[in-house]
Amino acid sequence: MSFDVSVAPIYLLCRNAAYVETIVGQLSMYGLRATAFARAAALLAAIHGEAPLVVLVDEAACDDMALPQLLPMIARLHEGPLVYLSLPMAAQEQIELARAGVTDFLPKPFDGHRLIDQIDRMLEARSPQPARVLIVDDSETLAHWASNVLTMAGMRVRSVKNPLKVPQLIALEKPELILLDMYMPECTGDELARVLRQNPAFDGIPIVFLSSETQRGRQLTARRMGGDDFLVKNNDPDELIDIVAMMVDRYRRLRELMSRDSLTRLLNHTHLIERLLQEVARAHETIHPLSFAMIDIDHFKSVNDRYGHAVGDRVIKSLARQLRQAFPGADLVGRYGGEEFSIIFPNTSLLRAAQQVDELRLGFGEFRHLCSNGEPLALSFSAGVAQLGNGMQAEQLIETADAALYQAKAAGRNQVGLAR
Ligand SMILES: Nc1nc2c(ncn2[C@@H]2O[C@H](COP(=O)(O)OP(=O)(O)OP(=O)(O)O)[C@@H](O)[C@H]2O)c(=O)[nH]1
Repeated sequence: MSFDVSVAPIYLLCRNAAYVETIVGQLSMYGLRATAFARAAALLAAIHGEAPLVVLVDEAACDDMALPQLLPMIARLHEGPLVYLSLPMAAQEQIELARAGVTDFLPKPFDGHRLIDQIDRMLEARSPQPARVLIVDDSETLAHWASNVLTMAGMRVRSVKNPLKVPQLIALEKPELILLDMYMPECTGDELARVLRQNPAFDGIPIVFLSSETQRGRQLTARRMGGDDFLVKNNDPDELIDIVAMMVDRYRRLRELMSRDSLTRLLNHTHLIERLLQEVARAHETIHPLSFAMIDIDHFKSVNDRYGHAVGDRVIKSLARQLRQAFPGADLVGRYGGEEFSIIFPNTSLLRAAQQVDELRLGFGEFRHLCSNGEPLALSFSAGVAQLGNGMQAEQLIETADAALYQAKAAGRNQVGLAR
C-alpha cells in the first residue's frame, strides 16, 4: 500500500526561495508532492501540463504578472482550490482577492497541519458519502414519494411505517436525518421526537417533520419537542432535497467537531468505543464476523526524544492520513490514545483483517518521514488483531487485540500479532 502517490501535485507560486523551501519541505513530510514556481508563465504552463490538486499563491508571488491579472487566469484553468498565503489583511482586500478567484486564505506563518487538513477535506469531498435518511411515515404513498425523491438525489433512504421501531433502526442504520410524519396510529411524531431526544446517543440527529399539519401552534409544539424543522407536505422535491442536504451537511460538521481527535481527525477514543459497541451489537445480531485491530508505533518515545515533539506529532498525523486513505469515509478508524490507533473491521474475518493491517504496516514502513534537519526517518508499527467470539463484549475484544499487540511487540516489533 503506497502513500498518497495517486494524489496530484501542489503548485506553489512564490519568489522567496527560503519560504519556498519551508513550504515544500513541510508538505513533503506528509507525502505530498509540491512544485514551486517563481514565474507566473511557468506556473500557467505547468497547470496546462498536469492538473494540480491545489494552487498556492504567496503574497510575494512573482515579477512577471500582477495578481489581479494572474489570479483569474489561474481560476479559469484550475478547478480546484486556489489558496492565497499572506499575513493578516483587511477584509476589503480579501473580498477583492476572492472576486479574482481565490477560494481559500491561509495565514502566515505557514502551518502545514492546516493546509494538510484542508487538502484531506478536499480529497474526502471528492467521494462524498451519500446522506443516510430514515423516513418514518405510516402512509406508504408519501413515504414512497419522499424516498424516491431523496434516492434520486443520491441519498441512502430507509423507510419505516411503525414509529416504535425507530430507536432500534437508528442504532442499526445510523441515519443522519429523520424525516418524521406527525400523525401515525402508534404515536404522534412529536411524541417520538421527545423520546428520541431523551437518549444522548440520538440527541444530535436532525429531525424534520414532514406533515400536512398547517396549524402554526401544532408545528411549534412539534419543534419544541425536538424537531429541527417543519416541512408542510407540498410535493416540492427541490425543497425537500435542499433542506435534507443542508441539515445533513450541518450535522456532519457538528459531529466531526464532537467526534474527532483534533490532531488526526480520526474518531476520538469515546466515539471509537461507541462505534465499536454498535458494531459488536450488530455482529452478534447478524452473526457476521467482526475484527478489531490495535496499532502502536514502534519506539515512538525515541522519535520524540531525538527529533522533538513536533516531529512526533507529524508522524502521528502521517499514519493517521494513511489510515484514513485506506478506510475512507466509513468512520472505522480511531485514535485510541497517544500513538495508538484502532481499526474496526465489520464483516471481516481475523485473517482478512490481519492481511489488511499488514499491508498498512508495509506502506508505513516504506514511507520516509522528514525530520526537522531534513533527514529521512523510517519507522514501523506493531499491531494486534482479534476477532469477536461468541458472546464476547467490546471490552474483551479490545483486551484480546491489545494482548496480541503486546505479543507482536515482544516478538520484535514491526509485525502483526493474531489473537487465536
Ligand atoms: N509527539 C507526541 N508524542 C506522544 C503523543 N501521545 C503520546 N506520545 C508519546 O508517545 C510515547 C509512547 O511511548 P511508549 O508507549 O513508552 O513506547 P514506545 O517508545 O512507543 O515503544 P514501544 O511501544 O515499546 O515500541 C511517549 O513518549 C508519549 O509521550 C502525541 O500526541 N504527540
